[in-house]
Amino acid sequence: MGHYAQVWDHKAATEIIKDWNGIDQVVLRNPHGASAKISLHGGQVVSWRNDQGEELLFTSNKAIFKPPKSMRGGIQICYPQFGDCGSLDQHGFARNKMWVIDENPPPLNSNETLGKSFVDLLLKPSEEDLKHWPHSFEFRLRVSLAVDGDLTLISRIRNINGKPFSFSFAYHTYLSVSDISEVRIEGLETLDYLDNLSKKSF
Ligand SMILES: O=P(O)(O)OC[C@H]1O[C@@H](O)[C@H](O)[C@@H](O)[C@@H]1O
Repeated sequence: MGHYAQVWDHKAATEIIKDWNGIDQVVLRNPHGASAKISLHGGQVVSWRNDQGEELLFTSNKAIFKPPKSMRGGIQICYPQFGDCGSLDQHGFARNKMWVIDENPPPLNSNETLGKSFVDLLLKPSEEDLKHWPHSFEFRLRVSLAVDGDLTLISRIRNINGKPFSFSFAYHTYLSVSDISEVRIEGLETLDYLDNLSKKSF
């Protein structure tokens, strides 16, 4: 299978299609039939399928598929604010904006692309965004699908004018699970955290 990794042509494995609203989606494929679909609306991963064709991401049956609202499902990009911890609307504006494909992104570690299908997306603030959040930035998102079906997201946020700003950020990932009662989140034992469901801090 390593052979595939050497010769896999990531351009040929990438296709642009239109969604139900006429918005571009980038489809990534790997040699074994796994795929990922990324919408230019929000830079949101809306589908991730394994080589059996099974969907790994959840989409709510109450999701609204009409921009600028972001679809409730997949992997939303929350930026420059996560949740309601700030003056912006919940989870910030990046998930509601149109991103563009970045044909010439600044280089990443070359191992990052080896044998993978990937796309680079770019978000820059509009004049309107700058009125609500006056900080110049470029947000670059690389989404890549590996030969083994793993999905990787790499985010790079660049301050354009050198004036310091702070932000919060999250990949709001809706994973599809067969039995929610079997789900455990580990690794928080030593951290302080807010359980937003119970509104309690631990
Ligand atoms: O409804 P939104 O803005 O897409 O947010 C999705 C969810 O985001 C989570 O972070 C909140 O804890 C939930 O309460 C919320 O439902």
